[in-house]
Amino acid sequence: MALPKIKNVRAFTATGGGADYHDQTDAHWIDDHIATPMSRYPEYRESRRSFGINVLGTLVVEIEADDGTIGFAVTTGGEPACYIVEKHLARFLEGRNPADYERIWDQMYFSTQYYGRKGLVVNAISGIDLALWDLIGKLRGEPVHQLLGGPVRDELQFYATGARPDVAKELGFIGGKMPLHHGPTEGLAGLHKNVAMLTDMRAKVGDDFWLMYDCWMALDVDYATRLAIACHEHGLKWIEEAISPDDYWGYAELKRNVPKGMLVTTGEHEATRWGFRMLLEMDCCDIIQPDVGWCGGITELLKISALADAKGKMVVPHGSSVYSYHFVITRHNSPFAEFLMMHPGPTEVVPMFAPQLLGEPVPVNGRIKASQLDKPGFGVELNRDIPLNRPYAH
Ligand SMILES: C[C@H](O)[C@H](O)CC(=O)C(=O)O
Ligand SMILES: [Mg+2]
Repeated sequence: MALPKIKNVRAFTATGGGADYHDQTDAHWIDDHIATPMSRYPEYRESRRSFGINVLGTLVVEIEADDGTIGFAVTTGGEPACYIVEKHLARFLEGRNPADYERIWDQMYFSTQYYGRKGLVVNAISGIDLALWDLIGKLRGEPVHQLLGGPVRDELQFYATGARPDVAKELGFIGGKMPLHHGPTEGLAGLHKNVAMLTDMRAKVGDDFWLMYDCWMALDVDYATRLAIACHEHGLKWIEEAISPDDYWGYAELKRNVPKGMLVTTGEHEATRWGFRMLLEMDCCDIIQPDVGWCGGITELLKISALADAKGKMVVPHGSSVYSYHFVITRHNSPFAEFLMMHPGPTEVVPMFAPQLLGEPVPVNGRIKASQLDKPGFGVELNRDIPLNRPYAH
């Protein structure tokens, strides 16, 4: 059945909500002395907002078809991404069949290759791609997971990311991933504090609950190796994003160095099949963690995931709520998912994209049933009560 053509692409910024790359309050766990590559400068150590983690903020993309149906998506990229969407990328969609997502993706990527390839530009491409899949689902009356081949299991199981894995355990999650607080410039004392935090949490959750450390690119291979060895006896399941995403050689070395049984994970700041091919072929990690809103969208995640599957590696996407859930439920090599705890405590489960999304499912007892995703597109609506700003038009 021919679908109505794409009439218009629009890009907006929105304030409020979001995660670590957005404005959060001082009391939020997600901005509390988390180790980062900028921690080497004492003046940028206490808060990630101090070095500008929140400067971009939200990008909302809407794609309207000739019959008035609107697909939309939310990711990060803010005003600069709006410019790229409106002034450059919209031309590859308007007047086209929304189901031609392969050609649209290819044209968006190769027309921006000279200034893009990763980061902001691929965020913008991802936002469009997700909005396109939402539109196709809405036009066909099918959930995105059905367009991807349908669920391979009845429910999603989640681990929780946040500062309170003990609470996550009570809430039914299968594990808890904590932010690392101290980087190499805080010396041996900082290393001991990192290990002590894990020891303390292990005492609270018992032996059988997964505990992981998210290092947000803050370490070097030597420090990460020492941390991994020191944390092994306290049952650290994986060490995440320990070093710079550009240091494929360092990741390969770290993977050789960590104690047997401990996993090395990374990829939330990697993009496209070519970036992930580097991680996979250089044997950098055990689990890749693409963010579907940053890696190129669903169209690209399909390719990344197939590469990983052929290598026997798991794909456990970074956060991103419904945009990940519709994918994870369709893939055997994505056996569980991440839930980013956006409650400041974090002592409660709250929707990750509130207040932007309406109808966003959240884990209950650490699970979401496949049937909860059975709505057209990604199954959520844009909250029209929040102010949307369209800085550029074309
Ligand atoms: C906790 C991490 O520093 C970051 O805010 C989130 C992240 O990397 C993840 O969920 O993974
Ligand atoms: Mg992470």
